[in-house]
Amino acid sequence: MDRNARARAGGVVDVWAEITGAPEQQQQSTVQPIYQRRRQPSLPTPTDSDHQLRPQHSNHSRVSFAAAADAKRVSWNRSLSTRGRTSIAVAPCVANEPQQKQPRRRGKPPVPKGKIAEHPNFEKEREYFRDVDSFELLEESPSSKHFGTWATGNQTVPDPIPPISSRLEKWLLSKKINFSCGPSSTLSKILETPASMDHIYTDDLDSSIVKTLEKCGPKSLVQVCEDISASYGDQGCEDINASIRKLSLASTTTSHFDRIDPFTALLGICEQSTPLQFLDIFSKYCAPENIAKVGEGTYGEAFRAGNTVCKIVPFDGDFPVNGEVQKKSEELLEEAVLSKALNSLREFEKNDFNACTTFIETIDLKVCQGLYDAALVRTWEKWDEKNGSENDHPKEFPEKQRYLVFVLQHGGKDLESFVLENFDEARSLLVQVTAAMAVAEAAYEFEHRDLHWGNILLSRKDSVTMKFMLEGKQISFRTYGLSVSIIDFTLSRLNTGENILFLDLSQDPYLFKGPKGDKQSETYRKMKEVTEDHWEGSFPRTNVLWLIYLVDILLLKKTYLRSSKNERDMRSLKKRLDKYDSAKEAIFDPFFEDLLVNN
Ligand SMILES: Nc1ncnc2c1ncn2[C@@H]1O[C@H](COP(=O)(O)OP(=O)(O)OP(=O)(O)O)[C@@H](O)[C@H]1O
Repeated sequence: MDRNARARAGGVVDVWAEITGAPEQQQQSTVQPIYQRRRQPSLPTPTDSDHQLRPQHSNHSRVSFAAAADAKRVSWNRSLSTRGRTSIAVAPCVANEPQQKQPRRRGKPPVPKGKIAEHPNFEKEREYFRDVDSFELLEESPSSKHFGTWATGNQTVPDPIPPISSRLEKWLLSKKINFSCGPSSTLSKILETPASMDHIYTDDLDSSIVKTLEKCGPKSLVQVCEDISASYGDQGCEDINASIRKLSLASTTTSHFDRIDPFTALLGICEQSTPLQFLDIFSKYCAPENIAKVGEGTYGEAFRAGNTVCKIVPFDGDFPVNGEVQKKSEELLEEAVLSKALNSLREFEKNDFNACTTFIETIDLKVCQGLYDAALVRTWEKWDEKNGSENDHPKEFPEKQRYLVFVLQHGGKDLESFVLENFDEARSLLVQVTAAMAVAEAAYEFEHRDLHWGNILLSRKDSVTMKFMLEGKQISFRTYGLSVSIIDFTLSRLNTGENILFLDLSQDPYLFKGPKGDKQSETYRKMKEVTEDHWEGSFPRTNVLWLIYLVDILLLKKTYLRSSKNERDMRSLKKRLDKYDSAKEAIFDPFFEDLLVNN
């Protein structure tokens, strides 16, 4: 039986076993631990009557969701501007702070000044849906076919441990599993970027750890962890067990592991010992006067520097930015791992099984600290004058502010503002997105979970075809000169083979309260139905939901040259998409057949 057939028949398909060539049984056990982006808070639910404030972890700035909901999330628009990551905990000081600007709607790119904002024409959409078959969701539930990835699905990590120790605990657990099953070090490979640890930020580390780190030389984060683990004795299962016991929640002693804070780990992943200044990074790509702001999001400011786009995301501060709680080191640590994993798909030479270049290339990741550079402020103000920024002025950042800079490939314009010329370009967009999602599903059980039109970038290139490697098979599609890049993996789910990175959207109920009939909010709601609010599980159907959303966008929101037959074809595609459970199935739809180029 082939993979797809097995999947359809309800069998567990272990991508990792196939990629690594290891037997399935062995591999399954390596995906047990959940690497949860945000720990389930044992906090009152929004319905709790007491609405009491309760500190979370040792971070006393966090309050209950209920309080957050009351104080902050007053409307769907407001919550849409907030990624689920940050929505479960809000600092009291944040809740009390006056909002400086009206935050943008989640995921929507800012509407440039001068550009007339198109109001959604719900009447037209309703009409459309009377004509076309309505978009009823099939009843879906996490079936046995997903069992392999559910692993410790119901496991909630009790509250009061520092995030990084739980990460390391999970790393140790996976290591322990690997001891009995042979090596499977996908995460290790992803993180195997040499980090110079000689002058690592050591404020929170005790001297023995510092010594261990100093001895390390250039090592990966995982290697560093291994060395620390080794400092307790042999690396046998016994010691790992002992280390895990040390990490036990019941333990009152602080283990060495607890001391490695996420910020240090983030520096490690960025191959840094200390934070840099902005110009240390930007000057690699262009002269300061040539830096130009190109876009903004709720969390990030995007600046063009040479051929790259540097997205600056402030983090760890205890005051809100753009009306939102700042991301934490641990959240960005995970986003960094996710970006690196998707980066690894780009290497066709190394990946003879699954590869594609559609996910935006992360060229570099760097931690910065300090005031916004004058050159950045200048271009920010220029952009503001022209487009009207919805973000806070970057001059407001204090000297101690930390930022993560994502140095990205320039991906072009987002689908919302890009002018498509004809139907060929529209279907080229669809096939590239579908194929990329299929590849990432196969490689990492990837689900984007937020593929709205602000997160698809488009540019025109000379190349006429785009190749993808899907489960060992190379496929190429006609592009009609269009090149697609997918960005923003904040809500994404990815299985590294050792850990599952995901965001617990059940902690962000307001995400699902968007206006009826709005395609984007309907899609979040449909995802919730599909996942039954268990976001750690593998539900590739969520990718299909975003494909359906994209078809709707292309039919309802974008204008380009198309015939009524083209529209009929697209509607038929939509009908068929409703029957698919994954992008891997969707990519074999007859709609894309014409675009397939024989290799
Ligand atoms: N690689 C890139 N190439 C070109 N433009 C980009 C790139 N990355 C980001 N941008 C621009 O910056 C904007 C904001 O980026 P992004 O969506 O990643 O930020 P964000 O803060 O995560 O946004 P959101 O509000 O969706 O959470 C994008 O809409 C796009 O216009």
